[in-house]
Amino acid sequence: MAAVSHLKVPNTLPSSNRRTLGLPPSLRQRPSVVSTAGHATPNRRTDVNGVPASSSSREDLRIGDGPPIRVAFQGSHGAYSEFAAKTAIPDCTTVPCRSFSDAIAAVGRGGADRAVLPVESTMEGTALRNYDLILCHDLQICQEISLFVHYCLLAMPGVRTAELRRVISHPMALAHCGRALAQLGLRREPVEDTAGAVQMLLSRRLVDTAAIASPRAAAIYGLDVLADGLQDASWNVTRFLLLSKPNPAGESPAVPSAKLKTSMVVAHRGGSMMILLKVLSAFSSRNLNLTKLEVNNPSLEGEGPVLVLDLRGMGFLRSFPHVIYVDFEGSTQDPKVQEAMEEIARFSVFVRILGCYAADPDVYDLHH
Ligand SMILES: O=C(O)C(=O)C[C@]1(C(=O)O)C=C[C@@H](O)C=C1
Repeated sequence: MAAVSHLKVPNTLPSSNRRTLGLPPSLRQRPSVVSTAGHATPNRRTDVNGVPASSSSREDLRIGDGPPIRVAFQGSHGAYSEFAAKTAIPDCTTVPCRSFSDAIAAVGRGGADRAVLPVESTMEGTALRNYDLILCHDLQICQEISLFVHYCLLAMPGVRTAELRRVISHPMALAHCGRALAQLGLRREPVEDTAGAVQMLLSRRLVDTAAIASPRAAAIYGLDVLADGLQDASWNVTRFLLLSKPNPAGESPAVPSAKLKTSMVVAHRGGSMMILLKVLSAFSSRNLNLTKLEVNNPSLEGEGPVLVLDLRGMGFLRSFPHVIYVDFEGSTQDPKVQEAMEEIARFSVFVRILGCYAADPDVYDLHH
């Protein structure tokens, strides 16, 4: 067992270490998320590159009157993660990084103000590695962004599909397009990110190779789009989290509390099922709505413990055999939430709040 998520997961897909359940049938409808194809949903305006022109629920564009907010992301310009950053903060400056760890480290050393990380996809479930990365750092989640991920087959100008032998992209993109790629009979080779694949085509002038990337990357680098909508599932949504250094005042964002969401991690050294039940009971008895509940038990995969930075006192890393990720609607200022947290704390568990942030309004709409 163990995950309840707000995102639909097609049941035909592999789920090695992903343990996400889908939406109840009543909610199985396409969410009105921003599409990376550049088609805006009715409540979001986008420019020609699919970048939102403005959005009332997004972060303020500047820190005071200062320079634009710098957002670190894994990949090259044109990656989906960069689009997520631009969706959250349209006027931000983006900082490309080699890895997710580098993006997080950039915030730690002041090279960026935020980092953006993909954490969940409707096709693959939770990216536990990225969640676990958050636990090791003194960063907080300040926003969530859900994007409809739309994949295209891109090639050098003038190249025809029949001339292709190979396709390169981020491993997730190759996995998401498995059926279409099998039909095309192309050899698949993973690279670090989708836009990086596009850059490789250009820099090496590869005419027997295609890249899977976004329509936005095609526009940025001037490549031809040979096929569109390559993803196996009819809809493919990735949830990204925006991370920042902790707000010193510990304040919740200024939006009505009904639209706030909190993420936390619960860890202890005993059996995970017992604690899972306690968490469920503490929230359900107070009518608090969970939007995610997921156990990460790496020992089941033959891996080591989960490291969690304990922010109390000087801050030190603690190791746990398993942790439970919990997202719920509401804020830590809410008395009912405080009661639930107190109840959970009575079972000598370690709890860390990962962030209290405005729920993505489109995903939020799915619940109501
Ligand atoms: O390679 C990119 O463009 C990314 O932003 C990374 C990433 C991922 O890691 O899941 C993001 C969304 C898509 O599902 C494919 C790749």
